[in-house]
Amino acid sequence: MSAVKLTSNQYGKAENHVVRVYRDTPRHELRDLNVTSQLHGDFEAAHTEGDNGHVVATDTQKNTVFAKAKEEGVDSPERFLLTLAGHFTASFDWVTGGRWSAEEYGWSRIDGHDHSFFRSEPEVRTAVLVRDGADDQLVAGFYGLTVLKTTESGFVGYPKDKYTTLGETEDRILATDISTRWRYNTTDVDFDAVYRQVRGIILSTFTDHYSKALQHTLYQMGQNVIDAVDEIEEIRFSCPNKHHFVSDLSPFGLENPNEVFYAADRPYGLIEATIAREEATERPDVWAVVNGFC
Ligand SMILES: O=c1[nH]c(=O)c2[nH]c(=O)[nH]c2[nH]1
Repeated sequence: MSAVKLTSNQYGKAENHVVRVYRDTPRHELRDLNVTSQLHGDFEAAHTEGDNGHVVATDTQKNTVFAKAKEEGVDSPERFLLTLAGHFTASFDWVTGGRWSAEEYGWSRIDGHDHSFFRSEPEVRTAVLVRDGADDQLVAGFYGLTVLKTTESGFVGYPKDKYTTLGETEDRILATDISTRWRYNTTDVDFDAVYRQVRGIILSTFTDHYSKALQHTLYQMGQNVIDAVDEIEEIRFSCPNKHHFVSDLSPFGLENPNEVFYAADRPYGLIEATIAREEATERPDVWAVVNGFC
């Protein structure tokens, strides 16, 4: 047998879909979260010896998610993840940290109704907490916010070679699905308020500036978020450029001054960028586990 060693591990229960209803008054409230709990700590013997003495069952982790939703309530996804981390690290001394994540789906009242709701937010809100001893790293964000502007976007000045066919334009459609995550430099945040603020800044930047490229727009979004929110250290974007090509109607004797477009679904440009405070400490270890273990 080859000599091997356990170099890393984490485990828990994925995708605990918990809906917390507050019904203390006839006007109900709800939060809808999909929560994943994964523990870090001394689980060596479980892997090497089959000794489960330290293995807090994934079933127990699942139950804890639902019990804490009742006992502590669900304030924001970030606060709920901090509650879970606090519980597991305080309850089991060999649990030194973990990775807890949540997606949140947004609901609004139907015509202001007391207890009837519709899925109102196009985007999915995300949060990831990575705890390592005393170090808490919180990354929040969202994905799936699709935006489009019909003008005030162009793309000129790029290099041309023998393979270039794209024409320069100072008036095009710009459309994308915004995926973003930002890393907080503290856990002392009004997470719901900052979420609304960041979402608002990203949208108003998209509307308010002339985009010279999607890269230019993402950078400006990041700049504006970091300007406005002291608690955010860095922000990342991953955005497809959802190309809209002006349809050639000349065979039919029709002019087409940017009125009819072919919305191509693929291929698409994929533009990604991280914008950080000048003095930010980089945390590649945190980003490495934001999307998963590997
Ligand atoms: O905003 C854009 N960025 C690019 O890098 C690019 N490349 C391209 O063909 N079109 C665009 N648009």
